[in-house]
Amino acid sequence: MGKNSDTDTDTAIQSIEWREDHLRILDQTYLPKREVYSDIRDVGRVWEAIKKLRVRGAPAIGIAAAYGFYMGIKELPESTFDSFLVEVERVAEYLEGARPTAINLKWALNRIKTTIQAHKDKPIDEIKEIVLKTAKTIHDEDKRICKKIGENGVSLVKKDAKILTHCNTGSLATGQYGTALSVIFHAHEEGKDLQVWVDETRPLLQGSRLTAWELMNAEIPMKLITDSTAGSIMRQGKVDMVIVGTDRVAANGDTANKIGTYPLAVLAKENDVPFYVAVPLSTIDMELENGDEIPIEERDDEEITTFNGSQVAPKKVETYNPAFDITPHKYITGFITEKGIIEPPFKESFEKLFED
Ligand SMILES: CSC[C@H]1O[C@H](OP(=O)(O)O)[C@H](O)[C@@H]1O
Repeated sequence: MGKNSDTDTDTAIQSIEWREDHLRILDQTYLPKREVYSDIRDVGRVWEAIKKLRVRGAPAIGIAAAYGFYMGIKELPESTFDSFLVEVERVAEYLEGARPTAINLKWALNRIKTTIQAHKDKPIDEIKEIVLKTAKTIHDEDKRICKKIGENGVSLVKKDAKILTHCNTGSLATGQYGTALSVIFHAHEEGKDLQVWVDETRPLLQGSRLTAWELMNAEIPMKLITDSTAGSIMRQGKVDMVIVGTDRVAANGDTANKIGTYPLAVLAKENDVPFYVAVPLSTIDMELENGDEIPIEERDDEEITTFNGSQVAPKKVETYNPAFDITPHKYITGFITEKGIIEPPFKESFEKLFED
């Protein structure tokens, strides 16, 4: 195994850690050049870390928000439960506003609010500690879920597979291991002779900056490509499967993921390449019927008009910078979840999953 054995618990990268009374994050905006860790002690800095993608990736965003929720309520004065609840809702709404697309943010906050309601007869200080305990549970569960996603996905990976992936879906984007990258880490661990095509993933380059860093740490053979190269290597028969992550899946299987995923899915269909989405159940939003209902985050012009601080477009140029796109479920071969591989028809399969 390489420097970071990503399926070995004690050495896999931890982008988020709770340390006694504060959150320690690996600030991803400095990677790959520098590994910079920040200690965060207040909810405002959690909000900023999520907004600026210092912490990013749907599961990681949910975990950070859960700890941020605790930071936002832990100093609240003793009060009636109803007054406490008003403040709880304010903190939750504040955190939820950091980024709209990844459902894990809302999912984690709602899970904590449900827990608070379940303990409403307890003293406020006790409830606060239960909130921290819930955040830690969400974090620990995510590590186990991502490991299981990886284990479940290995069966889909042929022994000498060439896998294409987009954005970053590794330990950096989750509690540990990742989602799509967890499948790759586990397949490599099982001795499969992989080669990974890594989309650079403009404009924020999560692929070249983060996925390449994780795969090289794990010594998994890979080649970095521009996003616009993906189609031609599929046409040339150089891609055996595509595995991506997701930020939110609607009840019918329509999937929101990093911008550039939809064209990948269409190209995969055109070239008969299986297209899989690796997803924890926490990222499936059964309240949304289809992908058109998923809010798509739009981000600042500078992400497109500058590169490493240099102007790469005319000043004052108008931009359109959606951070995600929607892939209709008809382009998706299957979902790799902690409960196994989900094949079409997705709506029925998801309903059964959530019933069990
Ligand atoms: C395992 S979730 C990863 C998911 O999140 C990324 O978005 P962002 O970097 O903006 O947080 C991307 O959509 C990945 O597929």
